Amino acid sequence: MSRLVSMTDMLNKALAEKYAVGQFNINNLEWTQAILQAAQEEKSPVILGASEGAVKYMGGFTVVSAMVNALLEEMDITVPVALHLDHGSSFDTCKAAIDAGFSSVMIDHSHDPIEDNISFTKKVVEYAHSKGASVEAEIGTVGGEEDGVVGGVMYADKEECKRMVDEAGIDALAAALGSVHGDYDGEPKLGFDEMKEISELTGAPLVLHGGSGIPTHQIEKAIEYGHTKINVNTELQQVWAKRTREVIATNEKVYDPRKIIGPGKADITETTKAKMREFGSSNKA
Ligand SMILES: O=C(O)C[C@@H](O)[C@H](O)C(=O)COP(=O)(O)O
Ligand SMILES: [Zn+2]
Repeated sequence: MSRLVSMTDMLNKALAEKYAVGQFNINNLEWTQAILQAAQEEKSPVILGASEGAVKYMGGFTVVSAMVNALLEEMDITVPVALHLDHGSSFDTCKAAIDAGFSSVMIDHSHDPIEDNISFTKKVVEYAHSKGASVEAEIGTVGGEEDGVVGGVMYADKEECKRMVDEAGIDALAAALGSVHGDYDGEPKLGFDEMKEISELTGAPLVLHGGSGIPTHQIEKAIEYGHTKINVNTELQQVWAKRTREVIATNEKVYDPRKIIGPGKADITETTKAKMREFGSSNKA
């Protein structure tokens, strides 16, 4: 039996107690081990995010689900863990993830007209909720790169956010307000006034995409204004890549893959733990 849980209770608790749960994106076995270790050591709930690209890289939904469930057993993980499809592109993809054991999905029809975005999302919500899984939807456009495609920022409209929450019955709302996937060009400029309005109008747990590289004072304000889930991918990739480059540069005889890709695991764990403390989710499991 799976020990995975949906995001619903996790995020509602975070909203009530004013902290955020990190979604840390996984890319392979080492990433998953490193993030689960961080969550257990910090006694923090955690969301493992897997994009469609990462799922394909790892061998498919059933492989990812089996790997995560096996690690929960082998590593004796007792904190709440959700396995979440990140930026799901269609009902079929979300269904495949849920059928394979994912406990949560994001359906991202944010590039479509609002009527379509709501109706596609509603269909996913009906299926997901019948299986006990949670659903995140997006309004507006997060800047930067999304699974290889680069785009600009478009702010979420507050009335569309309200409609999405009320009509589709989602569990979490990603309202794009200036955040960017990947590196920021200078200090991030988030729309805090709009954020406050959307949080008060919808009452929904908000999700911050592009969580890497945002200074602590902005993270704290985003949490104050209703953010309960913060997505982090780039920073973990950067600390791992830095360590791996050092390993190769300082030992030209190394060829054992475990000695090349293994050392960066500790950096992923430490960075994840620091994020959990910053987001206030440590000791909330
Ligand atoms: O890049 C991915 O595949 C995942 C991201 O889209 C994730 O949803 C996210 O928002 C993380 O942002 P980042 O920390 O700026 O990479
Ligand atoms: Zn994202």
